[in-house]
Amino acid sequence: MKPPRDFFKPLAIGAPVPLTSLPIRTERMIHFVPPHIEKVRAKVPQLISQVDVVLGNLEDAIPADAKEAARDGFIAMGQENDFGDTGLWVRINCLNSPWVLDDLMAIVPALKDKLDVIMLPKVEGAWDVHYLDQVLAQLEAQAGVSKPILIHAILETAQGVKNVEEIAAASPRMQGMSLGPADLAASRGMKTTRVGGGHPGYRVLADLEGDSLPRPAFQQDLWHYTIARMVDACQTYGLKAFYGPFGDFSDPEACEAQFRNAFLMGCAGAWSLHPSQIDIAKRVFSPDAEEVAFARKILDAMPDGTGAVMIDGKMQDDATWKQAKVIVDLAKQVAARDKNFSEIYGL
Ligand SMILES: CC(C)(COP(=O)(O)OP(=O)(O)OC[C@H]1O[C@@H](n2cnc3c(N)ncnc32)[C@H](O)[C@@H]1OP(=O)(O)O)[C@@H](O)C(=O)NCCC(=O)NCCSC(=O)C[C@H](O)C(=O)O
Ligand SMILES: [Mg+2]
Repeated sequence: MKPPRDFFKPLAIGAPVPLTSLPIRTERMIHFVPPHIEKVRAKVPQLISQVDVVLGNLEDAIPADAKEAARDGFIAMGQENDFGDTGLWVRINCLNSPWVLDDLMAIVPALKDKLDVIMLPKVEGAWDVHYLDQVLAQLEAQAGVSKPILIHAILETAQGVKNVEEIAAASPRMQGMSLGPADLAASRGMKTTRVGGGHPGYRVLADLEGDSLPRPAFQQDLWHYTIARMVDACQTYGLKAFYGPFGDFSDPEACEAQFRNAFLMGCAGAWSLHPSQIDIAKRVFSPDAEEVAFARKILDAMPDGTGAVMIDGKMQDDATWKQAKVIVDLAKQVAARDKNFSEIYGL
């Protein structure tokens, strides 16, 4: 189905022309910074070289009486630093909040082309994206912004999941989506207070054999369905899917397992909420060195990507060539940003 004729037209006179495809960027982790905390904000200069995206958080986790301080702190950190090819994102307050209009009116003219992406919380449907799309076009035109500010939706309500495809298709500004497990659990009435990961009560039992007790039990993944829906919607419209927060900082192993589930299901990255989670995201969302080496063998053996060959006893064809290309393209991006990986991959 073709997009409407005016889908790629600016929504305001003087606003930048929308993109027809996403810029190629490495975004293994979206690192959350609470901009109202001076001590953490002071770490942004060193964070820029450590992470792929720095996000100033203005929404949940910022106390109501610190919303202005967080907004002003974010503008300051955006103006005071050169982010190079590290992304600068902001999570604005949700659209029904008393703060969001001031967030947008202050941030867009203050940061202009420095701001890459606005993360929009609690997106319920395409109408939320349409609203932000229009307001941003007006503010961009007024401020003389030359590149369109992109939108990243958080998938964290039951209605948002029901509408995930239309959200993905809603605007040429759409950069991607993140799963927000905390708000989604609340919105669905799920009986967990955890932020991501599994739950000991969500499991299946092996058949009873004789009277051997206890029966083996296997924990299941609470987020599999939602991540799959999000990945399918994002990939259909050329967006990137991300896993969101993992709240238990004291359990890096479970954080890594949750990130890896998301990686294997097609997510490009995850949120890091604490310095200890940055390396976990790097480890998981940078392609595995052996996978990259094998993928390069496939591309070398099938230069034009067609036909079938046997490599190390496994059949490779047009489909696996495409999978190999995804892995090698990602590895090249990571290697360009990360010297360690350039040596590991030999790229
Ligand atoms: C949660 C925190 C407030 C914890 O901070 P703190 O108590 O300072 O932790 P530590 O003592 O372990 O800190 C050690 C040092 O690391 C620095 N630090 C801490 N956090 C960060 C950070 N995010 N970036 C950079 N540096 C950080 C401390 O300053 C210490 O430094 P030093 O003293 O010099 O050693 C804090 O981690 C924090 O605020 N993290 C972000 C939390 C957040 O953004 N939460 C919201 C996102 S999740 C969500 O909203 C749910 C989602 O929407 C959904 O619905 O699922
Ligand atoms: Mg949330």
